[in-house]
Amino acid sequence: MKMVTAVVKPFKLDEVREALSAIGVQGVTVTEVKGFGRQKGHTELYRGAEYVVDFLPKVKIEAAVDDAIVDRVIEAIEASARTGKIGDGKIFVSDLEQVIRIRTGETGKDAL
Ligand SMILES: Nc1ncnc2c1ncn2[C@@H]1O[C@H](COP(=O)(O)OP(=O)(O)OP(=O)(O)O)[C@@H](O)[C@H]1O
Repeated sequence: MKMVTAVVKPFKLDEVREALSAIGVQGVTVTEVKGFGRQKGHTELYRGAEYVVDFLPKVKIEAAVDDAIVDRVIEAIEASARTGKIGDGKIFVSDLEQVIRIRTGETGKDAL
């Protein structure tokens, strides 16, 4: 299993969620975050206003997924979150050792 963590522009959240649902991702966790990438010190447009990049609002989407669909998950996030402008975000992929579904006690990919 992998934990896929994507940091994307907030207005792209709905599109990313729909793209993930369409390929069978069962659950996601979304957090409002702030961050910066390489454009530190430059400007970026957010909701029509230009910000000097300090910490910009982003959303972090975390999805625990089976290895079998991780490539599709990455492609779906890339395609749905991309605007082609700076600040489109990043996708981080890491190994996920275990998942436990609390209600049923299922573990591993059965618990996803
Ligand atoms: N190396 C990193 N480690 C942790 N979080 C990061 C890292 N790089 C980017 N992020 C997070 O992702 C968000 C979006 O990154 P951003 O798209 O601005 O990266 P970038 O490298 O500047 O790419 P781009 O050239 O497309 O703007 C940042 O606001 C930050 O929250």
